[in-house]
Amino acid sequence: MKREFSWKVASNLFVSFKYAWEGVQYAFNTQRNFRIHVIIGSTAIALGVFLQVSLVEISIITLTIGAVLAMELLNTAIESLVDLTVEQTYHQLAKIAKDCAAAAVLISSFAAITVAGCLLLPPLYLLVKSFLG
Ligand SMILES: Nc1ncnc2c1ncn2[C@@H]1O[C@H](COP(=O)(O)OP(=O)(O)OP(=O)(O)O)[C@@H](O)[C@H]1O
Repeated sequence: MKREFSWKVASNLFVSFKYAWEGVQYAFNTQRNFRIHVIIGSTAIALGVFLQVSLVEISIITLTIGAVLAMELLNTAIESLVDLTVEQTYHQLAKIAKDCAAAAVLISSFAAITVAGCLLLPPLYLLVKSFLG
């Protein structure tokens, strides 16, 4: 269906993917928190592989990290929309939108840290214990 109000509509799936990747690149280049989450998330998955946790556990960790990164991207999208709408003027609703978007990132981060801690700390503890004799 043609969307009349869009300046441009992606012509096919490949073009849609290209624009989505541009979104990831924008977030990575401009959002420090997004970069931090990419680094922590990659480290957690690498640690899971190193500790040989099960594939189901790796999947759960990956899912929670994916949720955090997706929340970061939505947070960036909402920030941009708010700035587009109110520019540099103060508005109580702009504050609510930005604060709630940031809170979504925070809550998903806490959940991801809890999941990674529950799944990675016990095998890490056993590994360290076996090293120390
Ligand atoms: N136009 C506005 N009106 C009211 N409050 C605003 C407005 N713009 C920003 N704020 C307040 O300032 C805070 C920081 O705004 P900013 O645009 O840096 O978002 P942020 O969530 O901190 O960004 P980031 O996720 O990149 O750290 C917001 O959470 C909000 O409380």
